Amino acid sequence: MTRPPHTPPAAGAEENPPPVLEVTGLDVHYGPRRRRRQALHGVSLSVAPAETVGIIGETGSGKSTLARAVLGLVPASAGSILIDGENVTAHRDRQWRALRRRGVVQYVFQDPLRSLDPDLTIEDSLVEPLLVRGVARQEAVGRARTLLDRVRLSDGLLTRLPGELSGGQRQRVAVARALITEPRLVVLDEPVSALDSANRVQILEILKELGASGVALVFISHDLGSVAGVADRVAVLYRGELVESGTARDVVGSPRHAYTRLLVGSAPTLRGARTDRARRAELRELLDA
Ligand SMILES: Nc1ncnc2c1ncn2[C@@H]1O[C@H](COP(=O)(O)OP(=O)(O)OP(=O)(O)O)[C@@H](O)[C@H]1O
Repeated sequence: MTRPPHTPPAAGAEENPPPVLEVTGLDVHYGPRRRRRQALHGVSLSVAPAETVGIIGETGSGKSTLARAVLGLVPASAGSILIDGENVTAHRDRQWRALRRRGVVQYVFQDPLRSLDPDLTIEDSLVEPLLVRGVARQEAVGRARTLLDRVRLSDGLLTRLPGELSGGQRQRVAVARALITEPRLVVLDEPVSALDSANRVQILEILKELGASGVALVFISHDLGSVAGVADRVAVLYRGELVESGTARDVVGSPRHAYTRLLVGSAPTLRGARTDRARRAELRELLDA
């Protein structure tokens, strides 16, 4: 069922606002029929307005597949995806383009060069999503300056090309570009993995501020330490299945699934939560059994 966006709650309905993202029983497969391989098994996830949900899991657990499915880049083979109340599960390319043009959902990838055109100045990259919506250039540039300030960059960078910026600066521009359309939802796939620790901390601080400002964030990372400081809730993907989810405090403080215990025990940035090598081997054995 497709709900119109921002539907007011019915009389007597719960006061909780409807989720910005609602994924239910999602399966995704890759490959042609005979070599078909399942990457996601019945994943269900809901993200409320202004909520930051972290998705963690090791390499190959299906994190990027979940991001791609939410962005319409891989099709669902079962289940449903609702964005801001709109059922996008069976959207065709044309409908996805329309949804993206409205700027409801945006993304930031690990490599900012994937979201920034190397031949466009930072100013042109930032204003382009607004110009295609009919916003006047002067107003769009004003908004670009405000957003650069929000990601702690000087507007002196507006005339530069992405190749003239450091990796950390580029990623902050990518975050600013994702925000320029005032999206309801931003999906960030490993946004800090390629950065050095100083830049990582800065981006994590910026993400934390964003979460507080009202946009819903899905923050994907293999590093529980990065996610735990930013996310309100954490969901753990293991071999394509969501095996555990809860508040960041609960997942880190009292992980229930053996895989989560392993992740918490091996997270280099979670002080005091480290598990010794023998215990980690034991947990691995349990998972392989
Ligand atoms: N385009 C594709 N074609 C076939 N199989 C794929 C494709 N993309 C991913 N897979 C497979 O789907 C599974 C999940 O991959 P995915 O990239 O979603 O994992 P991930 O958790 O994001 O891993 P990483 O952290 O390494 O990016 C893996 O087994 C992977 O090999």
